Amino acid sequence: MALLEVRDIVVRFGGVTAVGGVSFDVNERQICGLIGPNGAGKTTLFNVISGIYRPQEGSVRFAGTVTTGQPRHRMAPLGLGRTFQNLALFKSMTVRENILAGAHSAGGAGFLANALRLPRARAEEAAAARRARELIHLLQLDAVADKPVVDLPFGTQKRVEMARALISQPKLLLLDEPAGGLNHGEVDELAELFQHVRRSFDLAILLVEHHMSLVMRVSDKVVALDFGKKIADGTPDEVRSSPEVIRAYLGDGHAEAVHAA
Ligand SMILES: Nc1ncnc2c1ncn2[C@@H]1O[C@H](COP(=O)(O)OP(=O)(O)OP(=O)(O)O)[C@@H](O)[C@H]1O
Repeated sequence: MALLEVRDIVVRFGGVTAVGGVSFDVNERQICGLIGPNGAGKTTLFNVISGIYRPQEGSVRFAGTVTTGQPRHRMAPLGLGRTFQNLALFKSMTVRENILAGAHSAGGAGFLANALRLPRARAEEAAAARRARELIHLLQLDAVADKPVVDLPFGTQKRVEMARALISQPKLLLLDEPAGGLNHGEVDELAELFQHVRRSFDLAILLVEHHMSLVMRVSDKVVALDFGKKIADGTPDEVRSSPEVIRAYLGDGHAEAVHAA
């Protein structure tokens, strides 16, 4: 059984079919890239998987549980972590405080136990503080750990967001355009970081990304969308050489040229 099973997802906005019946799987410890030209339906599908949109048709099953239709706050406890395209950090809070905020959204002790500082809540807090320290170290944030996020470069803020998603110990990390706004050096660092994070946490990663060379470099498998349909699903090499993918990105003439070659 795959870790994530996306089945026949359909999402319509009025007369626009943003996603028109897409299915694919992500296995445990797999890095899967979701690509496609502008308007292909990537963000819409990502929002279905992370529980923000409820599809008109189809289902998402994560670790054996159907997640479509479940409230969004149930996703982190199930083992789904995510980051956002435009960052969703508390800017005036420090790096450490932001990372710890991710632990609170997944905490099991509950509001009352936390408010009364019952032993279970205190143990959870201590464990979260320890995990935050480990993540700060792993994501090379030691030097800025107690600085407000607002003062940090964009690339560093992205690492903070990843740490915040990781503190809830997800089985699948959903990354929305992690390379957006990063320079060349930062993209190279990100590629290494993905491998490192996968190894250290034994998790799977699904990334929506425009940066093609990053996707092809880090992914075990790639799913390509165009006009809301899946046009390819395979290894980076298979997807890169798919005539449908070449046509979607470059137009008909190129696809025929590649096909003839
Ligand atoms: N909230 C919405 N209301 C109406 N139409 C929408 C909405 N969100 C997306 N769409 C439409 O659905 C289609 C798919 O959009 P989506 O943003 O999912 O594509 P994308 O592949 O993520 O594109 P991009 O790479 O530009 O972010 C597009 O035609 C878009 O205009």
